[in-house]
Amino acid sequence: MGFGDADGYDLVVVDAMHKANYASRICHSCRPNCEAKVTAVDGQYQIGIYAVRPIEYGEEIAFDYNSVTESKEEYEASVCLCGSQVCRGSYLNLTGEGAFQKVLKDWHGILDRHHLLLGACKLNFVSEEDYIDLGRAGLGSCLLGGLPGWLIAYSTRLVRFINFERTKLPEEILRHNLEEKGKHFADISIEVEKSDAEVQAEGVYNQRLQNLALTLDKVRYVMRCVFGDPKKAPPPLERLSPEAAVSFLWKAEGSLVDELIQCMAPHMDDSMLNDLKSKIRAHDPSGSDDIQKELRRSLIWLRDEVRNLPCTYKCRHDAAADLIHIYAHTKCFFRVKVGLIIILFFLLLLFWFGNSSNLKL
Ligand SMILES: C[S@@+](CC[C@H](N)C(=O)[O-])C[C@H]1O[C@@H](n2cnc3c(N)ncnc32)[C@H](O)[C@@H]1O
Repeated sequence: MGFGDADGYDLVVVDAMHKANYASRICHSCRPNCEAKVTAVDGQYQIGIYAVRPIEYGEEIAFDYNSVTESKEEYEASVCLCGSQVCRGSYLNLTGEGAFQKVLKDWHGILDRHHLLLGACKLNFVSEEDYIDLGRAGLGSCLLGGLPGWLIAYSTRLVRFINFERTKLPEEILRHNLEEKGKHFADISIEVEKSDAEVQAEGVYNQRLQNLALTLDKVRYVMRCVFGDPKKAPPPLERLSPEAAVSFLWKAEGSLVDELIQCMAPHMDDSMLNDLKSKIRAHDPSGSDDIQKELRRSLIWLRDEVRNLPCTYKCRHDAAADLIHIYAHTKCFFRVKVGLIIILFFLLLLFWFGNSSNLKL
């Protein structure tokens, strides 16, 4: 059983190697008579085993492990002996790499991750609705207490994505499993496959939440080491003001334009370079009423100016122009606060890429 821990999290993971009771002897069944639920009793977390139907005297109690694996070998080695008519054949669920990651890849790419984190950092506030959504996902005060607002706000956004993924995943898994099994078996029951896909999606959902909980716990630890009080950890991302964006792109030492000139210098004669430099100075967007708009205009001008310069084998002005084009059409610039990069890495990498660490029963 897991015990409440003020520094811990609300999702309880028990490693029977270290702590166990009779519950660690309960087997999996694909048609279980029990289910495992985490509850808090007198402030202590417990994993309770609850009957889901009447149990005959002498009948073995069992629950659905609801665990997923991405490894075909592990899946095939986990031959299920529950003997029920609806046995899925393995006490683990196989979520092939494709199906497992599909919704994540399609809907929550690098841009969306940054968008969510940046939004949370800007807001740095948690609403009542946020706490309700977090609570529904099992993330409560034990896990969230003492964390800064931006991190809780970010977690809420991730939980909302996880909920969204939960609605999309069954059809993706079903499609993937039908394709895979179709290669080996002629007789496939769609109804059984559908219910398997539901169970697997539920396993992924639980796994994602576990990963989020574990990640938050680790992030809290890092924050405590760096800031003493995790609440004092400032938001790791900061949106650049138009003035700061001009400095970063156009004016400051090491800015985009500064580096561009330095790279071009060895490949251009002095008069051409000086001419370009003075034109760049004349296009400085700083004094404008609408700096953002003017910055874009100046970047587009620079793009065309650079694109028209003659390319050589070692000097691809056209490639530089393409890069400037991307900067010109970038809607939002933000800065990563250096001291927090490590925490950010924890947050982004451990949560999303550490998702193969299953709870093994
Ligand atoms: C938590 S233990 C369950 C108790 C274990 N059977 C025992 O006797 O101590 C989990 C392990 O039991 C085995 N197991 C549980 N359910 C099973 C099932 N339906 N079919 C085959 N093996 C199962 C697997 O080896 C699994 O890793």
